[in-house]
Amino acid sequence: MSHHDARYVEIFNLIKAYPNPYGEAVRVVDGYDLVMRRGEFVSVIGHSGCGKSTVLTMVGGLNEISGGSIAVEGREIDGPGPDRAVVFQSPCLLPWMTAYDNVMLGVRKAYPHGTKHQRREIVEYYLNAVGLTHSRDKYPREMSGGMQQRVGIARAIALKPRMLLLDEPFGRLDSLTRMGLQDVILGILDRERITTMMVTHDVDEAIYMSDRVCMMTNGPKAHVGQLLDLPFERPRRREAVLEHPLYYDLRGALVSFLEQQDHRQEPQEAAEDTSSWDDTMHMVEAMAATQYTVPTPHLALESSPTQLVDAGV
Ligand SMILES: Nc1ncnc2c1ncn2[C@@H]1O[C@H](COP(=O)(O)OP(=O)(O)OP(=O)(O)O)[C@@H](O)[C@H]1O
Repeated sequence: MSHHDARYVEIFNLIKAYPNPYGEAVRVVDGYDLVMRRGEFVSVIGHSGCGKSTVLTMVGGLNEISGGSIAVEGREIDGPGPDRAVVFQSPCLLPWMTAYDNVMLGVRKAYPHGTKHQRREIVEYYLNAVGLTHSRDKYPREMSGGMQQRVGIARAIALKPRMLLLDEPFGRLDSLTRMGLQDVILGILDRERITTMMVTHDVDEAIYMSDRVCMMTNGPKAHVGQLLDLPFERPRRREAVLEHPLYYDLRGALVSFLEQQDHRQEPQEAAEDTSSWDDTMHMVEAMAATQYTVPTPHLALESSPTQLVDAGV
């Protein structure tokens, strides 16, 4: 493996500061470091509001960084680009276009010089990869949430990105659809070897899909708390992972990290000056004006970590 492949993605001392209700910059993410090798799949897990999406959108170039650096294949990123495809919880399809045309959008971008025939073949290839060959002429409103997400995934992969960035891509889906789509993505990645970063709340999903899990500390000033290596072979088989002798130890390590974060002393930030009534009112007005969401780093995980086990898989 060349030096570039071993350090394909380099995130160094990444910082993101958002303004608080007083207009002061508060570091939500501070000192986030991560190196990914080419083709690696890293899941980012942590409590709600710790800054997972913030990190992912910064890697996607959709969210400006406040400090530090992100480099892909030795080049520092500067804004969004087709080399980093992002899939969000909701797929953002164009409602007046069929599944086929939505995927064609990606293909046109990735293969500007391809012939019509070549492009058509590529769209068909990716629709087939996500199991939508027979729904190619459906409009988003005619498709279920899971089908729409498949189109979103096909469009993202059709861009031939260096990196795939997944922000809770299965968050809105029932657990069976979710498992089906996990396998769709893993199947594509086995063929394409795209370096992938995925934000998830689901411990079992992280273990099943990833090569490593990056556990983030609670914010503010969130960073990488621990990294967990997963020993499972690829292609992955769900039963083999669940029956692996280390599965419950690895799962236990993730859950206990998250529990530790629950009990961690909350850092004293910004909340010191609210003793007088005027200041409190000032804060309430500022919050109303900016629609500021109060950080909620100590909320419990949104989805049950035992989801896959409960589903009897
Ligand atoms: N544009 C913004 N302006 C101010 N604060 C923000 C903004 N975007 C996010 N935040 C705050 O930054 C923190 C991190 O948000 P982020 O969405 O990255 O967390 P997350 O870990 O992805 O959360 P979740 O798991 O709930 O999706 C939160 O406290 C959030 O309120």
